[in-house]
Amino acid sequence: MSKVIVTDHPLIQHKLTLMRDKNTGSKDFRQLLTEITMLMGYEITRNLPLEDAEIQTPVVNATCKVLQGKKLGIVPILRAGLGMVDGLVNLIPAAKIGHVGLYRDPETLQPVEYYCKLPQDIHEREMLIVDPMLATGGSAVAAIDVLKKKGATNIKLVNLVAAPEGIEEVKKYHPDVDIYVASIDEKLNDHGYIVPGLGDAGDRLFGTK
Ligand SMILES: O=P(O)(O)OC[C@H]1O[C@H](OP(=O)(O)OP(=O)(O)O)[C@H](O)[C@@H]1O
Ligand SMILES: O=c1cc[nH]c(=O)[nH]1
Ligand SMILES: [Mg+2]
Repeated sequence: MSKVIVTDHPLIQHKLTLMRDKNTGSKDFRQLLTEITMLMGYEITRNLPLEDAEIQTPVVNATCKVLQGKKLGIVPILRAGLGMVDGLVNLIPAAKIGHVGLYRDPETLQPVEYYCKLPQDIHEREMLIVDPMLATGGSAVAAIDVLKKKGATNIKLVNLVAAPEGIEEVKKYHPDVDIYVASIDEKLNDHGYIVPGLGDAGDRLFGTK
């Protein structure tokens, strides 16, 4: 069954509150999302495998730890997921970046796919799907479906804010996928928006309506 890891460090909670505030403009919203994603990255990468390396410090020869060089991939769900790429790439500069384009039909709330470009060696990589909002879960389930069809077997989902309904949907269809989230909010409203949430993440990131 999917594990749900809530990364609720005080710095993350403080920055998320600033993002939720409707008076926060696009420039600060983008910056805060990058900062929070970096902080979440600390937890997401906690179990990366290490190996020994022989080095010389200025004092002695020493056996120290380095990353084994596990292959990672980052896949933002367009558009809003783009806001979570820089924070992770700052930590994992060698990661490959794929893109899955999905928008949620405002009437049916069903995800509509319009773009897909993924690393060819996706089956060898740990793939991190990023999207600030997990609402009904339809977009996340569809994105995971796409990656699995292309051969991915090791997938984590990274969201900023999730509704309980979205978490249940991912667990139901993809119980092998762990979910990292900064906050589990109260519920969805009648229009499928997360409450209290932060509004439309894509519009706030990019300054569109
Ligand atoms: O869990 P769901 O109910 O599927 O909703 C979540 C999706 O909705 C938002 O994208 P949106 O459709 O607004 O597209 P955008 O990123 O282009 O704004 C958000 O970024 C998620 O991808
Ligand atoms: O609250 C929500 C739900 C879906 N998409 C968003 O951007 N915000
Ligand atoms: Mg949007």
